Amino acid sequence: MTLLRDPLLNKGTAFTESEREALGLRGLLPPCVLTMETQAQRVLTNLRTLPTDLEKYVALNALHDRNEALFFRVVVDNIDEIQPIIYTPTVGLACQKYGLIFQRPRGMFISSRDRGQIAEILKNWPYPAKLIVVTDGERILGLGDLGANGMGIPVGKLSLYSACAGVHPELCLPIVLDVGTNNEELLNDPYYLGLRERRLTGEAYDSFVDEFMQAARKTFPGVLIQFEDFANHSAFKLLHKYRDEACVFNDDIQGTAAVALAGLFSALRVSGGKLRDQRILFLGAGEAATGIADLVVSAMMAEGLAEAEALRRNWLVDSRGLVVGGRDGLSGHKLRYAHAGQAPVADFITAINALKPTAIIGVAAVGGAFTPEVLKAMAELNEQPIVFALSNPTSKAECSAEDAYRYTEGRALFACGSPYDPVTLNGRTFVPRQGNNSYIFPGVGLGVIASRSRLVTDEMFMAAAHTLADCVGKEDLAQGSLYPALPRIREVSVRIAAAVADVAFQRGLADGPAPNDVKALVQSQMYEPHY
Ligand SMILES: NC(=O)C1=CN([C@@H]2O[C@H](COP(=O)(O)OP(=O)(O)OC[C@H]3O[C@@H](n4cnc5c(N)ncnc54)[C@H](OP(=O)(O)O)[C@@H]3O)[C@@H](O)[C@H]2O)C=CC1
Ligand SMILES: CC(=O)C(=O)O
Ligand SMILES: [Mg+2]
Repeated sequence: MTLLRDPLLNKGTAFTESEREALGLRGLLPPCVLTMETQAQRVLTNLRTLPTDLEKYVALNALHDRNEALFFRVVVDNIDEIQPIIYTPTVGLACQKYGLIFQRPRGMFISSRDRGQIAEILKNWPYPAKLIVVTDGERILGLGDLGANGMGIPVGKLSLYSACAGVHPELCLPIVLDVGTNNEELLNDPYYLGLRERRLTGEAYDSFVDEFMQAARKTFPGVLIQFEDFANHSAFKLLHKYRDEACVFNDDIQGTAAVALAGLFSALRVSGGKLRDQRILFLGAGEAATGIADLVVSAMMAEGLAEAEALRRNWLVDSRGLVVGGRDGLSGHKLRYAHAGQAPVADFITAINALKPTAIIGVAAVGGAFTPEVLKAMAELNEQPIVFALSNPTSKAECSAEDAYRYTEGRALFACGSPYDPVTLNGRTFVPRQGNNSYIFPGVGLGVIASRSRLVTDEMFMAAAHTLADCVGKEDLAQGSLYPALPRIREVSVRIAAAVADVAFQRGLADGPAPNDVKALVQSQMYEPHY
């Protein structure tokens, strides 16, 4: 019975006659033995009868809790259909409703009441974690502070690690640092499962996170820690504090940067331009925007621009207008892009007209901000305007795929953070793909784990960006796709992982000498969901 209740070992109706005999399962299962393929088909049949995506999310979660191999079989074989349910956009709604739909806990909840005992508590985790995705729930997608409900995000990210890059589920540990929430609605929600208190701040917050970091690294030596969906006032600070001493990265800053840069490389293959000649205007000036801009600047410099010239090709608009030199109260992460000699500009469309960008990148979580007027202005300025609407979930997207193509007469080179269906316009069908860090972090994590790298570096994200771009074929570009098809993701992740591991070996960050075949090393560590 224990076996049937352990999701890592359970095969349900697929236990064979001899297994049933040997393991004391006779009588505990209906007599017919099913294949995994039939089980997977049954799961899909049931799933497709469910009326809402949230119900599908709950059903898939229940499967995950029941039979991990079958869950991942279904995800891997139907990634186009399932990813939007276990990841953005549905995971956003699932986080908002986390208390309501809660059935069984997954991952670890470390709350500020556990201060002084975090190392002790982490020992309760029964598996040898090599990969932690941790959030404090303060900026869940573009949905703001969801407190402990943010757990859906580390869970979803780690499911993609296993499905898209074959990181073994046993090595994956989702964690929420519950430091309270300032979300009144949650504080008053009878089903909210986190601490009912306001967020810890200042030194109390810093020392709590530090205790967690030390405890995690001691309990799981060499563990890779991914910071996810922290608010930017914490995200930049934590990344800078730990990146040179621990194996950490921030997905929203660095992972997003790599996927966006890869998308720009693809777009430029279509338009024929060079990155160094682009003028990029970001809507948003936070983690995603400055992360992308920093990597773009490095890539422009690799094409021969001086740093000052490269910086000046990247402009940010935040909630107070264009980021320009001399503006009061700019946070540290914006300063590189606070260019001198530009008069203040209050809104995005005026910034477009003033700066004449070749690309606009939306990462401000302001749904619909790329209005028809914005899109038409970009189409006036450019033969093939680059339009990336990267905010998540779909309700926060700067524009829909349909609007991006319609208001640019089908000339936009478009990518979106959450998925959109193909769009047919004047007889031509466009297949937009997701500019989402989900193309990057699985491969990066696999490469870091396979090489046992001590650190995660920006060079690795640059390598990941180039590798992802190299995976895009002419047939993708011909239909407007700036990324490879999702069903190819495991092959893409292997290539990214090998590129990342190469950097680790070349830079002396890996534990041990480089093998003859890095790709084979990576592949040898991949989890395949089967019995
Ligand atoms: N596709 C992908 O892979 C990823 C997408 N994202 C998405 O990007 C969005 C932002 O994430 P992130 O950068 O981490 O968040 P941050 O909070 O760090 O940044 C948000 C930025 O948006 C700006 N902003 C807010 N309102 C407006 C407005 N009305 N006009 C102009 N700018 C505004 C903020 O301005 P101010 O600085 O003045 O507060 C801030 O600079 C989210 O929706 C997230 O889901 C994030 C990571 C990856
Ligand atoms: C994709 C992602 O990491 C985000 O929207 O925060
Ligand atoms: Mg994120």
